[in-house]
Amino acid sequence: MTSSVSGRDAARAIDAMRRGWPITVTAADEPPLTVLAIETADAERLARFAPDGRFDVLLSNGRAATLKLANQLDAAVPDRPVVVEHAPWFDMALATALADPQLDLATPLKGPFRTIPVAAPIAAGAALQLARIAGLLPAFVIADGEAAQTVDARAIAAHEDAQALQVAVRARLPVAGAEQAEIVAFRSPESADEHIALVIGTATGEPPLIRLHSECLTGDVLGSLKCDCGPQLHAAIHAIAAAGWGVLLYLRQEGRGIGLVNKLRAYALQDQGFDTVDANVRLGFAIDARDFGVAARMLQLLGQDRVRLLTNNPAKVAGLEAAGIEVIERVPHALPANPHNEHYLATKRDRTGHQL
Ligand SMILES: Nc1nc2c(ncn2[C@@H]2O[C@H](COP(=O)(O)OP(=O)(O)OP(=O)(O)O)[C@@H](O)[C@H]2O)c(=O)[nH]1
Ligand SMILES: [Zn+2]
Repeated sequence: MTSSVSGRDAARAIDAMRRGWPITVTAADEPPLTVLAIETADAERLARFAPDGRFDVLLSNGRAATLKLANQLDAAVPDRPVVVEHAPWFDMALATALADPQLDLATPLKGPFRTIPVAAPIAAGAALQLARIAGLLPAFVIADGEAAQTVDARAIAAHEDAQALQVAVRARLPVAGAEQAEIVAFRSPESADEHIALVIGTATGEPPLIRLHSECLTGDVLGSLKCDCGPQLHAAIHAIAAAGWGVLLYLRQEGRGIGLVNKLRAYALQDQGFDTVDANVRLGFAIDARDFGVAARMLQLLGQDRVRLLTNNPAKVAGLEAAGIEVIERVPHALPANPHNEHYLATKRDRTGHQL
């Protein structure tokens, strides 16, 4: 057991992973797990990490299920990470094919593969979570190579701890649709994410109208028609201004928490015909990886714990309530569909419980 657990260890592990260096993940009562992220590995790094060529592959349960590899294991633990046991033909190309769904349809995998119970389930789950935070594919090679960084599973909770957020700066920021607005930036000493609040109008003493907007570079900046983010963002500013006062939270949760590159991988899968839900699962992620505790913390720092919430997503209401914010009213926030996002909006309604 490590004596102290710091979110900085998680930050170092994320950095190591992105550079293609192996990390060791520890958890109480489990053997240490040393892994190399497949996305940032190459044949040379793999040969250094597993000199005898022997390695297993760690996948999320969703990715393994997509590859029809999860059914060999205990169905009673559906979210358990899955280990694909080494076979003589394993090489970098095979590891990449297991990790990356992009070529699933073009080049179906040839087995046989054998899956084995994961020896360190908590550490394995932590490694997959670190990959998501790093914006990488959640898939690893497991071997006995030397690690650049050791991280305890508990360090991730410290890294992600919303309570560590503080106000960093406030400034006046007139925006189109709301000339009387103030921007407030939040930072935590652990994570690099800088969340933003736009406080619009003047506090009236009544519960503010709030919008939780998750970052969407494609929709917010480029005007993507694939989603409804851009129009929702601007409509929220107008609605809050019209209400007299309220707060727009701009949360750095690109792609529902899987990061920009992984979201674009999901888009590439959508080009192959998968919907937004199935694309996330094929990649090995949860359908929605966001934690709305961050938003609750920001509202608390702004002194607001009773709000009216602009959303169609019941998970946002539940997430705020679970973190101590009272949502006195859900205000629908639906905008007209276009031919490119019709199917996306229907999927949100039919598969993720959006009240549209
Ligand atoms: N992974 C993934 N993320 C997407 C996709 N399309 C949009 N997003 C992300 O989804 C998030 C947008 O969700 P929001 O508008 O905050 O909210 P919502 O959950 O749809 O709920 P509402 O409050 O009702 O709008 C942004 O982070 C987008 O980048 C997709 O196909 N895949
Ligand atoms: Zn979007």
